[in-house]
Amino acid sequence: MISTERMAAVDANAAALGVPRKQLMESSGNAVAREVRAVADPGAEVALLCGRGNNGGDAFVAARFLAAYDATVHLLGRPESIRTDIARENWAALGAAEIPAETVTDSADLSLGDPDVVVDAMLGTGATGALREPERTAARLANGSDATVVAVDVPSGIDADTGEPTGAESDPFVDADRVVTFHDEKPGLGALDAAVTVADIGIPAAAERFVGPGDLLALGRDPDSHKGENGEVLVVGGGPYTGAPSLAARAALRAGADLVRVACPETVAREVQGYSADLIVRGLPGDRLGPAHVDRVRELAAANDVVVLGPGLGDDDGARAFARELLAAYDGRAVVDADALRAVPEADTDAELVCTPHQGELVGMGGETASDPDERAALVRSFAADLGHTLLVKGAVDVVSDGDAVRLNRTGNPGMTVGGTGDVLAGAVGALAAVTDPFRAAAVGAHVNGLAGDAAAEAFGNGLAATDLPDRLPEAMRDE
Ligand SMILES: NC(=O)C1=CN([C@@H]2O[C@H](COP(=O)(O)OP(=O)(O)OC[C@H]3O[C@@H](n4cnc5c(N)ncnc54)[C@H](O)[C@@H]3O)[C@@H](O)[C@H]2O)[C@@H](O)CC1
Ligand SMILES: [K+]
Repeated sequence: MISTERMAAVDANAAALGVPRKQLMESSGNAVAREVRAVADPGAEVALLCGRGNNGGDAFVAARFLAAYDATVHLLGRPESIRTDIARENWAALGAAEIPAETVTDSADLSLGDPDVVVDAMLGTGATGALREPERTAARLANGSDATVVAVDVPSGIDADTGEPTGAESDPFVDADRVVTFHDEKPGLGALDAAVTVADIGIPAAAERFVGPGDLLALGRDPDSHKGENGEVLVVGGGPYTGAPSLAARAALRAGADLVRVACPETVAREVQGYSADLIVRGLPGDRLGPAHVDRVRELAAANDVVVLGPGLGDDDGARAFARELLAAYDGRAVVDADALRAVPEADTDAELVCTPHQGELVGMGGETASDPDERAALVRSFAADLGHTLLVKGAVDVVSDGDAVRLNRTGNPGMTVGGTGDVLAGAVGALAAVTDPFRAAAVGAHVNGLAGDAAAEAFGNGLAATDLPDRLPEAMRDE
């Protein structure tokens, strides 16, 4: 089962793996033709009702595979209004091949004749609202005909995610006999009174298994948003290590958070402030965080969307008790890294956590690891389920799981074993967790952190430092 949103991500990931959408369209069209062959013998009359999006494009391709049939393409709208390059190219290919095609701009001119099969390729997953003309009339004609109606991907006027009409209940939608949908079952199709075929269109499994550029889609900011709506992050850490909270905070800013605050021992505060004037720093008494600071930090945490707990905290008893008690008292969202990780299994917390251990820290938390990648992924998944939190286990290939889904990340390079890159990752995931769910925040965070590291390695080779990463995050996060 795959949602429309996830499908769009996987499609973009496939393109990044070298399988562009035009190729997928070719496979989709081929699958549609296969479905037609399954319901009608050669020579049968086939009317292909095509919209101006990629759903219509699938049927332009299908027409090329139906040479043995009496097939006619009906384009609903003007050729100039075809929305995408790949659909337009396939439309042009019909003309060049002299395959019968007509354009319908006025619904009054639409006549289907008496076809044996109607292919509904008017609207797919890009439909919004009630069917407009001429699609509206075309849907009525299709429903009123004696033909077998084969819908491409989803019946036009139906929402693939819900199975409900995209318009009001009184608005028409295509009442399909069969649906040929692509790659995977869609959540809404099961409820329909139609036979559903899932066609493999050649999307590699890796497009779902690995994080890719598609996972970044729809993370963009709403242009009307106000200060604070894109996330406020509190970084809690510092003590024996003074640079770590700065790195995490800087990364959170560069990963898109609007406001980043740092709560750290006062001995660390000046250094953090010196690192960036963009940070709001709260120095707490002493040179280590401990149980005495829990109440104050909890208060500060309440004013933020996400807490990043752990960078530079240290592993003395006081710091450990601090992490445990803070987690017990906190019920928001947090990214937990470094020395705070050991507190997670001990703490009885209602918080929603993303834990970012490397293999050693994973073992320290009570988790297991394996050298076989599949086995390792399965172990991470079951440990995440036991913990009830999302895990991002760092390695040559990062493994992300919320206890249910698993995603792997391949970006990054050996140069990133230098100290501090984990702090950058934690900060980036923190910023992302303010605008999306923890699992996606972890997956995307790992991906863009790795890309930033790859860009830094290109500039500095083996000399790359963690401080080179944060400013490279925005470029890594561009989703086009
Ligand atoms: N991986 C994928 O996602 C793939 C998708 N493919 C096809 O692409 C389809 C999605 O393509 P698009 O995103 O272009 O979307 P559609 O083909 O559904 O078309 C959307 C366009 O239709 C028009 N429209 C929207 N709502 C309307 C309404 N209520 N009445 C009349 N016109 C309306 C708008 O101009 C909009 O741009 C899928 O359903 C599938 O058939 C395949 O080609 C291959 C792979
Ligand atoms: K359709």
